This record gives sequence, C-alpha cells and structure tokens, in this order.
Amino acid sequence: MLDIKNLSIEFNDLNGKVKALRNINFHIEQGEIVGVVGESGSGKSVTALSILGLLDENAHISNGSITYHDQNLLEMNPKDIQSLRGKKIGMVFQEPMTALHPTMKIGQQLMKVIRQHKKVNKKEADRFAIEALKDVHIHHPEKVAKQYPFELSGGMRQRVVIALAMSSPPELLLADEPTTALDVTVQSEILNLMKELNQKRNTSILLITHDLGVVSQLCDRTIVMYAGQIVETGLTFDVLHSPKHPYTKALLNSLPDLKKQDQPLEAIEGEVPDLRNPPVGCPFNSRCKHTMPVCHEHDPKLEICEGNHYVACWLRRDKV
Ligand SMILES: Nc1ncnc2c1ncn2[C@@H]1O[C@H](COP(=O)(O)OP(=O)(O)OP(=O)(O)O)[C@@H](O)[C@H]1O
Repeated sequence: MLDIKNLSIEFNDLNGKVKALRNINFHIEQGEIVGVVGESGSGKSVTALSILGLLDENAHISNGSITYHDQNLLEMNPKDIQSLRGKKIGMVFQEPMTALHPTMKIGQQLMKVIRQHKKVNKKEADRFAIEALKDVHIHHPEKVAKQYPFELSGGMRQRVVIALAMSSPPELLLADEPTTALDVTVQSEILNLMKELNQKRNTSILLITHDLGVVSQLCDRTIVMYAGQIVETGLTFDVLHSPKHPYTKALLNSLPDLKKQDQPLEAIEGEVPDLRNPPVGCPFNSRCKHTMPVCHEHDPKLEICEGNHYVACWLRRDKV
C-alpha cells in the first residue's frame, strides 16, 4: 500500500545541512502494524511527516519516492495531498491538544470532520459523532460530546483524537508517540484500542515510538532507525528476540529488567552522530564495541540475514 524507496531528506539550517534521512527503504501492507523505533533524532518523525507532506519549509527531499497506491506522494500537488491527509491517511500525535480545537466542544469537532467526509445532515452527523466516541470506548458519549477538550483527561483526549482520525475512515494511520504523554495503564488501553481498530477495520498503522515495550505489544514488523538510516528490520518477534545489529542489541540491553534489580542499567556509551557531518562508514561506528576497519570506510547496506529479517552491519557480511 505504501512503499518508500531511497528516501533522503535534508534540512537547511543556519549551521549547515542536517542529513535527517539517508536512503530509507520500507513498505507497509494493508492491515499491517509497523513500528519505527530509535533514539531521539534518528529520523522517526521526519519519516512520518514526509508521508503526510508536512515537512518544515527548510526541508529538501534530495532523493527517493513515497508511493501510495501507485501515486508518488512527492509529486502530488499540495491540494491533493491535503485531501488525502485526514481522508485516507490519518494521524495521531503525542500531544492530543495539538489536534483538538481548544474552544470547540468535542461533538462539534467530530461533526465537522464527519461532514467533510460524508454527505449527512446535522442530525445524522451528531449520531455518527456519538458512534465514533462509542467506537473508542468513551463512556457516556452524549455527555463527553458536550464537553470541551480541557475538561477531559489526557487519555480521554487521545481517544477523541483517534475517533477524529478514524472517522473518515483512513486506510493508514500514522501514530507518532501516541502514548508517550500518558501513564502506563492508560497507555495500554490506547494501544489495545489501536489494535482493535486495526483488526476491525483493517487499518494499517505506522507507529513511531522510542519504547520497545510498545512495539512488542502492538507491531507485526519493526524498523530500527539510527542517525537517519534503517539499521535493522524484520518481524517484531525476530527483531526483539534475535536482534542482529549491535545498536538494536544495545537498545534492548538498556531496558530495565525487574529480574536484574541489583544491576545498574546499561547505557549506550557515546553520542548520536552530528547529522550535519555524519560519519564515514557505518553510522554506529563510534559507539559500537565490534568495529572493524571496514566499518569506518564503507556504509553497510541493509541486507537480508534470514527470512524477512534485514540488517545493515559489516559483521553480517563478508565482502564490501
Ligand atoms: N526543521 C528542521 N530543521 C533542522 N533540522 C531538523 C528539522 N526538523 C528535524 N530536524 C532534524 O532532523 C533529525 C531527525 O529528527 P526527527 O524529529 O525525525 O527525530 P526523531 O527520531 O523523531 O526524534 P524524537 O524521538 O526526539 O522525536 C534531527 O537531527 C532533527 O534535529
């Protein structure tokens, strides 16, 4: 359904060119949930924003294509992209208030969106709005429809945002850290809700998170990003239980483990490279414990290691 090929994006800022994405390749099938994980600044949000045509003005797409049902989104005019956005491709961001009108009642906001997509009168739109709130398991939907966003909890607001995003209904939902601002129990409810919507409506989801626990709970496939590149991807089970890239292994080792309470947490030593001046060779070479000379000379390509599991690491290859 969505196919990203050789995507490279730079930002021009006062201090130079930030090479935010370098040669990204991945796809999403209908009904799939794909997770994108990686440290802060690895390029997760830029990837989502590029699909939505919402990159900042200083962005320059230097290479690649984003094909959605045979159409290259990068060649579409802004009006067509805008109509795709919200209709076929929905979005949910970390902070629900950014997606909600602060001085408009929840019911009115839903009705407005519903009437943009369906030819219905006010009374029918009101009925659809209540249904949409029920679909995201909001109790007393009639009461909530008459409330303003500030009257709701963070979890309730995020449910409303999901109801808004699903009301078109979209084929693809882009969710950028949708549960990061919520406490753990609410987080789990929102993830279950997204899974339910995916199963009921066959909506594909691209879930961006820095939380490997979230990925393991929800995603069919996982993409691991580091410094603007994909370093590992495969079925979530394979990536989390049989990681191949030293960065993925280090990420997993840095997770708290209740069974190892007496041991200090393992941090990944060193710093993420400066994307204005990315290192020659593997992007992880300055922090990797297994570097070889080739890692400082050539950038390893993402290559199949077993089944549908891909990794970009010289340890897995025997020739340049
Ligand atoms: N408008 C911009 N101008 C300059 N650099 C930018 C701009 N937008 C993003 N970047 C840079 O692009 C890189 C990737 O950013 P991105 O927001 O995608 O990271 P991320 O993985 O989503 O991180 P986080 O988890 O913190 O949101 C970062 O180095 C960021 O500073």
